[in-house]
Amino acid sequence: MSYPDYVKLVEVGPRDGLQNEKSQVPTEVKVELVNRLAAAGFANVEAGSFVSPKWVPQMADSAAVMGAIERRQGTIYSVLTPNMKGFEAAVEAGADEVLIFGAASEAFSQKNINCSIAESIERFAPVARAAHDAGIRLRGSISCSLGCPYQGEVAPEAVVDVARRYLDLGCVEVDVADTIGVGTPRQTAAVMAAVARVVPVERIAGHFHDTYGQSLANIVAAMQVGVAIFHASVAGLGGCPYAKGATGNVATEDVLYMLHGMGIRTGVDLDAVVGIGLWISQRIGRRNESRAGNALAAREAAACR
Ligand SMILES: CC(C)(COP(=O)([O-])OP(=O)([O-])OC[C@H]1O[C@@H](n2cnc3c(N)ncnc32)[C@H](O)[C@@H]1OP(=O)([O-])[O-])[C@@H](O)C(=O)NCCC(=O)NCCSC(=O)C[C@@](C)(O)CC(=O)[O-]
Repeated sequence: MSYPDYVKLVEVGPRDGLQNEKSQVPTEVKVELVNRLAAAGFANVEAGSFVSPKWVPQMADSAAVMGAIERRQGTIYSVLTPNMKGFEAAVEAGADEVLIFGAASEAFSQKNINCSIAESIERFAPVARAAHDAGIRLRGSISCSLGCPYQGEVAPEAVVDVARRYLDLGCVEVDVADTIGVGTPRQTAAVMAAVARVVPVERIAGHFHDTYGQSLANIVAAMQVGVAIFHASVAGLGGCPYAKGATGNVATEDVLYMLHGMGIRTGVDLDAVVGIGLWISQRIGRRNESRAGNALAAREAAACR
C-alpha cells in the first residue's frame, strides 16, 4: 500500500465544530480558538460562516471573529458563502478562501440551503466568478457524498456530477463530505476513485463526521486512492444543524496521532492541539471526543505525578 508523505489538514472546528452548539459561544473564545489552531501549524483554518443568521445563529458573529484574529503567515482562513450576500461579507472580512457548499442529495440540499442542487449551482456561479475576479480561493463541498439523513443512499454518480460542476466553476479543492458519518472504507474508496476520474486527486479532500466511528478507517481508504487533504475538528467538536443526530467531525488529535504514527507529515504540532482540545472542551462545557487527545493528556498527567 502506498500513502502520501504529507497530508494537508483543514481544521474545521471553529466553523463546523461550533455551528451547532446550543448556547452561543462568546466571540472572544472563537477568536482564541482560531489563533491557537493557526499557531499549532494548520495550513487552513475554517474560521466562520457567512450564512443567514436565522438559519445558523451560532455563526452570526463571523465578521467580528475575522476582524479580531491575528493573521498567521502560511495559514489560509476560509469561510462559508452560500450566495453573493455571503461572498460580499466574506470579502469585507478579508477571507482568503470561500467555500460554496452543495449536496449530492436533493433532499439535503433543500433542507440545508433551501434550493435544489441545480439551483444551488446557479447561485454559486456568480460567487465563483466574483472569487476569481477578486483572486480569492474557491473551494466546493459536497454534502451527503456517502449517505443522506433524508433520502438514504446516494449514488456515486450524483457526487461525481456535483464535483464536475465545481471543477467547471473553478474550485481549487473539492470536499467529499460524509455529513452523517455513515460511510465505510470500501464505499469511501469507491466514491473517491469515482470523483478522481473527473477531479485531479490532489484537489480532492475528505470531510468525515465520526457518527459511526468509521472516519479513521475512511481516511486510510481515501489515502490509498491518493487523497491527501482531510478535514478534522479539534476535540471532535461539531455536527450539522440540518443533519439531526450527526456527531462532530473526526477529532483532529486522532487524525494527527494516526498520521504521525504512520510517518506521514502534517506540519501540525499534536501536543499543541491536545492542549487546545482540552481547553475548548472545558471552556464550552463539552466532553472531549478525541480518544487520542484524552489518552495523551492522561499520559502527560501521569508522567507529571
Ligand atoms: C442559503 C440560505 C441563505 C438560503 O435561505 P433563504 O431563506 O432561501 O434565502 P433568502 O435569499 O430568501 O434570504 C432569507 C433571509 O436571509 C438573509 N440572507 C440570505 N443570505 C444571507 C447571507 N449569506 N448572510 C446573511 N444573511 C443572509 C436575507 O437577507 C433574508 O433576510 P430577511 O430579509 O428575511 O431579513 C440559507 O438556507 C442558509 O443560510 N443556509 C445555511 C445553512 C448552513 O449554514 N448549514 C450548515 C453549514 S453546511 C455544513 O455544515 C456541511 C459541511 C460544509 O460541513 C459539509 C458536510 O459535512 O456535509
